[in-house]
This record gives sequence, C-alpha cells and structure tokens, in this order.
Amino acid sequence: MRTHVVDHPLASALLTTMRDQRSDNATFRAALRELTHMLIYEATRDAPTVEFDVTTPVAIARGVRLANPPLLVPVLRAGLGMVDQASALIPQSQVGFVGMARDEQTHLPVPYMESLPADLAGVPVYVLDPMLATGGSMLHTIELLVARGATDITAVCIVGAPEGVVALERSGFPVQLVVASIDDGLNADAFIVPGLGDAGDRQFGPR
Ligand SMILES: O=P(O)(O)OC[C@H]1O[C@H](OP(=O)(O)OP(=O)(O)O)[C@H](O)[C@@H]1O
Ligand SMILES: O=c1cc[nH]c(=O)[nH]1
Ligand SMILES: [Mg+2]
Repeated sequence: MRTHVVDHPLASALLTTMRDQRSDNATFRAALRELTHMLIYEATRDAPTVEFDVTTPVAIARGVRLANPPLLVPVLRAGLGMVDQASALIPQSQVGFVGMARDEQTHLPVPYMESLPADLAGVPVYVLDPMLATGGSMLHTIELLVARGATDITAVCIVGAPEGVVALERSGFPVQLVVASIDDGLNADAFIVPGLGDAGDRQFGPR
C-alpha cells in the first residue's frame, strides 16, 4: 500500500494547532479545513488530466482539468470538517456519506448511515476521516465502496496509528493513504497517542 505522509512544515504547524488541547472548536475546525487543503493537494498530485484550450485576454493557452473527478466520502461525524475544503478544491467532485460511531467498550464501528452511488466502477474515491486508529471505521467504509465496484480508493486522514496503517495494508483492498502524521500507537481506550483527542468532539462538542 502506498502511504504518503504530508510532513510539510506548514502542514505540521496546522497539525500542532489541532493537537493543542487549548484550541477551541472553531480554531480546531479552521486548522482541519486548512490542513485538508494540503492533503487533497497531495492526494491529487498524480491524478490524470485532460487538456483543453482556454482563451486568455492575450492568446489561446492550453488548460487542464482532472480527467476523472473523485467521489468524496466524509465519514460522519469527524469527516464532515474536511468535505467543504475538498469539494472547493475539486468543484467537479460528487459527495457520498457514511456515518458510524465507535462503541466505547468494543472499539468497533457501529454504522448508522450510508448514502453512496450504487455503481462506483471507474470512479476514484477519496474517503475523508481525520482519524485512522484501529482502522475498523476505514475498513468498514472501504468494504461498502468495494462492494459497489470501487477499485481506486484514497484514505485521506490527519493522524494515523501504526495499527490502523497495518490493518489497511493487510486488508488487500485497493487503497492508498495520505496522512499528515503517523503517531506512536493506541492507548487502552484505542485512542491515538499522542493524537489530538476525539476529532468529532473537538469540532462539534460531545455526542
Ligand atoms: O480507526 P477506528 O478505531 O475505527 O477509529 C477511528 C474513527 O473514530 C472516530 O469517529 P467516532 O467513532 O469517534 O465518531 P465521531 O466522528 O462521530 O466522533 C474517527 O473519526 C474515525 O471514524
Ligand atoms: O484518537 C482517536 C481515535 C479514534 N477517534 C478519534 O476521534 N480519536
Ligand atoms: Mg468521535
């Protein structure tokens, strides 16, 4: 599995703001939006383009656009804070939704919503979720996408735990990972250490 860690100094500075427990909900959301911009920028680095003519005030120039705009899939709740910025950068993208919440005892994802196109054959999919902890939520999402024919999936995350990265690798699913940091590991509550806490709560308050 290809894993791209976006450790540009500006990305690391935004991640620092997100990690800081003193950052309030609005500050956290603003940093998440800006950092998503950088992750999507890197995720699309090798995306195929098509050329077309564009008329400038002076002459005809060759322009480009993405050949195959992706489906964006924010994983509710926390992924909602990434979708506005991602769709602003790729205005031709469409958006599907998956909702799940981890059970605090078992740490397994409990799905409560899915709204996805039926046929994803040939459609690149970007799954947006700030946190890749055990990997259970991302794997459940990827299973839904693969069942609809997706073969080109990019997990766009802010923080990953090594355990979640290994789970994605071992799954054999057609996925690559773009992430701002791979942290030390998980604690007994399956929270990422040092991490940034609960990414849903830090944006929206407690569930
Ligand atoms: O890799 P995992 O162990 O599955 O954990 C990661 C999941 O946990 C968080 O969501 P959470 O369940 O807290 O829901 P929320 O976004 O509503 O807060 C996070 O946004 C991921 O979806
Ligand atoms: O550290 C973690 C782990 C799962 N979900 C989060 O929001 N944070
Ligand atoms: Mg949460």
